[in-house]
Amino acid sequence: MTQALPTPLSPLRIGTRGSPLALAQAHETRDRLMAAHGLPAEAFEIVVIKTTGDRVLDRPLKDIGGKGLFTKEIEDALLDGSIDIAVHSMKDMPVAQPAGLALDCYLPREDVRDAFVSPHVERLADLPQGAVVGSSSLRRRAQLAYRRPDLKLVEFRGNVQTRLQKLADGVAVATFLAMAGLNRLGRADVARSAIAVEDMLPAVAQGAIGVERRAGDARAAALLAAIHDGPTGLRLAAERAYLATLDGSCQTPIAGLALLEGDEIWLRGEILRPDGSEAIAGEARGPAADGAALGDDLARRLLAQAPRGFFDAHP
Ligand SMILES: NCc1[nH]cc(CCC(=O)O)c1CC(=O)O
Repeated sequence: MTQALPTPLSPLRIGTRGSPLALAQAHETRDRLMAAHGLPAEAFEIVVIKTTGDRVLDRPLKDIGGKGLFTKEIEDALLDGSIDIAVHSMKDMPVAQPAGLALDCYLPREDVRDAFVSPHVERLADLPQGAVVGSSSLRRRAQLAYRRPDLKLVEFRGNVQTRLQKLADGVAVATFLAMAGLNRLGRADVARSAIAVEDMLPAVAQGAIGVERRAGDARAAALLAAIHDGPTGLRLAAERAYLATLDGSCQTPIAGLALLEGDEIWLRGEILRPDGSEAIAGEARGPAADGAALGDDLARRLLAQAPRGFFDAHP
């Protein structure tokens, strides 16, 4: 590497949200950079940044609206130079980055599945008729309403501890979280079972961490190139192109998952009416190098089947 490595006097500043999951992801990124470059922990500084999504805790995220609820303030800090790299849950990342920023480093992807969390019920399929389940995720709510119209859905937000308390208080008999987050928090025990992707197709990019930087920062680019996971990058290229063509925002229930099979990519997608009254699913296969075209093509095929106003029917 031709650029000077970070040192305790000139550390690489890692920007992150302050939630326990975000901090775990920032530490994983730092640890991978330390190992890849033989650097001490003191060559890095973790800088916690509060985002709109962290500030507003009393309303469902979909009511706050807008893209980048968890990312804007962090990207602003990259652009103004107060941090050097930013660690993001790719599930929360808008499909396009602001001018001047680059996003081309992905850590190896975690478990992509959703976790079924319940004190008494073992699996999603075991939920009794009419059971009350908690979720504030538009995608999970629409998928549940579509497959299990008998269930009663209540809003559920908050960290793992808050949600477990709500379940203990009997507010709902089950809730849903990403397996990836639980695993990264060392709380795999919270998942009663993992839901097969055939039963609940995950959100685009679920389980993936991306590391963003200034486009012109050669030191950060060289440091990050060493920890980039190629297969995750290929899968996300397909999934994010699919999302971009669907114009996905927090307002639309969209699921999508790409798997690599040798040199081939297998992309599955599902879009739903917000009230779960209708779902349109499809898949695509092709060379992994053409993932972006594959994602765009699948999105167009799904959209072509969607009647006008498909995304408008709010429950
Ligand atoms: N929208 C919040 C969010 N963003 C990323 C994760 C989990 C970790 C991941 O998918 O990488 C979560 C929480 C959840 O869905 O349980």
